[in-house]
Amino acid sequence: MKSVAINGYGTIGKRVADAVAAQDDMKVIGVSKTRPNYEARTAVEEKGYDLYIGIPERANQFKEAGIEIAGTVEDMIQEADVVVDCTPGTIGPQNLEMYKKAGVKAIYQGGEDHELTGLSFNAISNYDDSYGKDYTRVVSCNTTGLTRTLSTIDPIADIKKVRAVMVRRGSDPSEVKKGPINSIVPNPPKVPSHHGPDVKTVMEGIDVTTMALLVPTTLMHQHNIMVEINNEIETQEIIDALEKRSRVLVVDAGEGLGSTAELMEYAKELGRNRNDLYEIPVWRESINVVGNELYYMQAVHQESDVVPENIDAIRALLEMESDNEKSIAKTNKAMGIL
Ligand SMILES: NC(=O)C1=CN([C@@H]2O[C@H](COP(=O)(O)OP(=O)(O)OC[C@H]3O[C@@H](n4cnc5c(N)ncnc54)[C@H](OP(=O)(O)O)[C@@H]3O)[C@@H](O)[C@H]2O)C=CC1
Ligand SMILES: O=C(OP(=O)(O)O)[C@H](O)COP(=O)(O)O
Repeated sequence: MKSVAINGYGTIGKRVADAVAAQDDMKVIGVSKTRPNYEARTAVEEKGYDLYIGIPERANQFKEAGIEIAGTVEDMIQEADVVVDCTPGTIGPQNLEMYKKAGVKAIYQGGEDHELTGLSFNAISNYDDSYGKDYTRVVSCNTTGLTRTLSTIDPIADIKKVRAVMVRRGSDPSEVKKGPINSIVPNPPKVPSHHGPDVKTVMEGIDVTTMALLVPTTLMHQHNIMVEINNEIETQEIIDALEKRSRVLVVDAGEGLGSTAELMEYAKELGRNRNDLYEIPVWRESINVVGNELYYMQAVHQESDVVPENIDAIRALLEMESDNEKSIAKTNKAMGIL
């Protein structure tokens, strides 16, 4: 049973903590917060996690709020086999020295640059690269979505190049201070966005360029993907491959799943923890091979698609399972992923 510390208990961290707790070969030894808010209270009182604080000077604030703390983040990582760093991108790099000093392995998130660890992770495309390593980075939610479908398509279609337009949600549902609320914002205004270069960190040699827009929605991201392929292939073969791939869902717009709103409603029907949709839904009607070009559209539940990837990254770093498909299957089973 491996011991996992979760540094940063926000959108991603709290989901990773619950996903770790759902596995039978690893356990949560602590989670961290800097503010004594409702998330800190529920972590302790509802979930039963030991809570550590990222800013030791704030111990009194937690005491005054009546929220029990077990120590500081430095204390937490002493006991850990691996830390999953889910702090905001600005904090992650300064934590690396602390992890090195403590001799603990660490997994970062996609808000960090690839250069921080020199290694990035996706369970389907490059699990082996992180096997036994000290540090890796699970690529961002959009990059994970692109990589899952492209690495399923590449073996049968032989991808020549990819061009994709990413429609990014303006903020997560709980974020009250972010927008846009009435505009479409090229984000970043330069091309490419970070997603294309990021896919290259987990799919060696792929030619992929992306551009991205922010829109006023909080539910999901959405991708419009154009792929030039070398192999002659039928649309149905692409559909069959995507249907076989776990963590990818071919969905029918015609069955009432034609929007991100309906997809999120579907996740509620599935009865998932926090109504999460870990799989990448691809609209069946959008999948179309025309000559040497493949087109498709997909969505990404930004709050949850990277969560199972973090579990597989833990197994890779700690050499708990050498076969990526076995780790994926184990994670999926524990989390009820299709
Ligand atoms: N949200 C998303 O859609 C996705 C995010 N990511 C990436 O995941 C990472 C985390 O993002 P997200 O979960 O959204 O961020 P959140 O802001 O939701 O959560 C960040 C957490 O880090 C804690 N924290 C802040 N400062 C410190 C510190 N100095 N020491 C320890 N903990 C600290 C916060 O605690 P407190 O609130 O108490 O200050 C909070 O619990 C980023 O790299 C992001 O890019 C990846 C995929 C999707
Ligand atoms: O990883 C994400 O998006 P990304 O893949 O576009 O970087 C998350 O949705 C975080 O995005 P944010 O940087 O807008 O909070």
